Amino acid sequence: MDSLTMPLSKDIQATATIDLKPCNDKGAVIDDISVSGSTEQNDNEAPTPSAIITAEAIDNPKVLPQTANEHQPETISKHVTETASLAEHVTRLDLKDEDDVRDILNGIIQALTIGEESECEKADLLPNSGVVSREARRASVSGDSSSTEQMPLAATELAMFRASSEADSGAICHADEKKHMESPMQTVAASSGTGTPPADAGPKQPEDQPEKHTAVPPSPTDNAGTAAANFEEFFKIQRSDLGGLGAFAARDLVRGQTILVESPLLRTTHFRLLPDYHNLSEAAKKAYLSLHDGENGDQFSKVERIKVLNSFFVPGGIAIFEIASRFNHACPSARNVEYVFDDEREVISFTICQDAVPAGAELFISYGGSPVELYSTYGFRCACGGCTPLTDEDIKRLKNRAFGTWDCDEKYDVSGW
Ligand SMILES: C[S@@+](CC[C@H](N)C(=O)[O-])C[C@H]1O[C@@H](n2cnc3c(N)ncnc32)[C@H](O)[C@@H]1O
Repeated sequence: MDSLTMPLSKDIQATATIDLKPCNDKGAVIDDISVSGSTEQNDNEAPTPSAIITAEAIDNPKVLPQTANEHQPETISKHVTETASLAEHVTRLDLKDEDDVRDILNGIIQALTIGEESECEKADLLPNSGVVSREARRASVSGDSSSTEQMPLAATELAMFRASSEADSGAICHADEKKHMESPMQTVAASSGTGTPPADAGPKQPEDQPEKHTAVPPSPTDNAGTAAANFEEFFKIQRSDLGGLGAFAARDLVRGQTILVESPLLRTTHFRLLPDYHNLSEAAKKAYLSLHDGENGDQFSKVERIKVLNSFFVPGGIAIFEIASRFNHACPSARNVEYVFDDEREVISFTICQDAVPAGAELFISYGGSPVELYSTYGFRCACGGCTPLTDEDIKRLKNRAFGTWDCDEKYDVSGW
């Protein structure tokens, strides 16, 4: 059967080979994916976990047309071009983490996905030795889902963003922060997975709290980007002292009130962003492009910058929201809103998590991470008032460190941040 071979990136001497196997007369499904060569950059350890990659591929099989080049040359060429542009980013990645590799391979698979779904999608057609299904993987990171505090982007996203040096203020982050930033991602997956309470239920309400008022959730058939029509009863989007827009309580709010239930404007993966964006309606594209974009960075397109600065983790990828993405960040002591994504209903819901929030106060979620991590990841200096802000000297040190001039003998303790 056919196989497709493609480089993982320009700089890394590794190739992914995707084996296809026949699936009735319509086409083929991915049979296996193997990676040859080294995915190591510099001295990074950890070879590609090809078993995991294979599992990812066959977990989500797609039908590819047989002799695809003959059948759909234009489509093939389009997908390969998109893949090639992704590879531009891949070159900057540190591939030592399994998540990175899995994301990349998933992107390649998706870029190669052509043709309609068919009965070949059924699991019994798939090789199943050692296969971890999406559900199983989700469950494996579930555990206690009580915490809903999160938001940093995926490992790949972080790496891209850091490497770009073109965020709000041109930050680059040292690779060893990456591990730390990944853990909230798992929290998100957990809070979003099976067993998540209904999005409008919110966290458990203390018994002596006043009656909860809940923004009316959209019905499951609502279009992407639908927010509860009555969210303005609870908050308004207006100018923030932090710069740009933010959400402000329209009246006194109390713990347990669900103030927003919203379906994504765009739900995608890192590597499907551009095609998925292009498939949006014109109105949705307009809404997407109106989101905060950091206002600089020639290395990334505006669409990508917006994704970096406004994404929430959701199972299997990321989601961008028209309203939810307007909420600014506050560190733990100042945060007053928590959120959870309900994968069944595909809605995010925001709930007040402080005893009382007076009318007019800004509403904050947590993006996760310390001020150093926020700066390194998203490029902004946190001014939430609930943390010790970074000084100019801190920023200088971070930039020096990022550019590789960090002095090993210098004792610069960031653990307290
Ligand atoms: C997801 S957007 C939030 C909405 C945004 N302010 C807007 O105008 O649409 C994230 C951006 O808001 C700003 N921001 C959010 N929280 C902040 C904070 N605590 N301190 C300073 N800037 C913040 C940063 O520019 C950050 O990149």
